[in-house]
Amino acid sequence: MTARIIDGKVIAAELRARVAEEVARVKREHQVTPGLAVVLVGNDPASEVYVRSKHTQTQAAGMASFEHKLPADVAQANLLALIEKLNRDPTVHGILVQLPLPKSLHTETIINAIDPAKDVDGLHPNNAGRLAGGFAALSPCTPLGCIILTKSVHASLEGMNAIVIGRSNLVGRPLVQLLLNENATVTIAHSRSKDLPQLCARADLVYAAVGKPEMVRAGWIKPGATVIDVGINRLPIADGKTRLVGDIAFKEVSEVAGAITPVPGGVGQMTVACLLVNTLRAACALHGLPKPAV
Ligand SMILES: Nc1nc2c(c(=O)[nH]1)N[C@@H](CN(C=O)c1ccc(C(=O)N[C@@H](CCC(=O)O)C(=O)O)cc1)CN2
Repeated sequence: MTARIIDGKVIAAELRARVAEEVARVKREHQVTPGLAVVLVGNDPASEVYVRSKHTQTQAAGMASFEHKLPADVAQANLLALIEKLNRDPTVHGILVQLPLPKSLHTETIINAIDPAKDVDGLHPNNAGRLAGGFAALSPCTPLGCIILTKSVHASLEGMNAIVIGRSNLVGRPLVQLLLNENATVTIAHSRSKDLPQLCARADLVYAAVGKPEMVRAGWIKPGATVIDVGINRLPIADGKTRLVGDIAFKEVSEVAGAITPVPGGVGQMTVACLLVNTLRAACALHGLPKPAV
């Protein structure tokens, strides 16, 4: 079997186009321009690329984009003061602090300072708790993207056996909750799980989000399973250059799986598109408007 490739680039482009249509409608009918503020602390090269892409895609969708770049040695009090200012700014409907933060800053304190109604990353404990309780919440973007990609293959996930490898607050934990909301049966695994290959072999849906290059091998995969790779690992090649690989051994797993996401060009593409969705939803909720159609 050769797996169908789930094209994140195409699916993300379609989603961004639907967001742009809804943004235009909300501007026309309600004179509201959704606004996203992104805060970047320091100069991590990958984070700089992601923040630039957020800025470009936010503007392309017709939203207002506010970028705040702070030095790596910024005092925590100053960062908190900026967040407080953004919380009060009526033109800002979404606030995102790019992660990881420099070690000198306490990530939990920073995230907790964001108004939960503007927390388009879905990381504030109010949103994480609401998601875990099965209530409406702003949910983290990458897991949202994983669900959309999975549903491009399976209209319903009800009763399917899913395994999530990884338990981070950004991906693994919220993904488990989103899968439960879809009525999937979910196994949560992580770096210390025993018998990982056997656990995977039972799964119809495999999500790898551990940050270990090509860890998941063909022998772990049930034939025909849908495999979603969240890993973004940079492996050094010649001349100081790097190449991107996921957490799935793509070539060999493609021979067994029914459908698979590539890296790059899979889940990563969905992260920013889902951020636009969350910003639009937050703007509508903050203005008491009906939920947008996306
Ligand atoms: N506050 C947050 N910080 C981080 C998040 C997040 O959701 N919120 N996620 C990641 C980084 N990230 C967005 O912030 C992100 C990662 C990957 C991509 C992407 O488009 N990947 C491409 C490859 C790009 C490349 O060459 O590096 C792909 O997979 O096709 C977009 C956004 C950590 N921080």
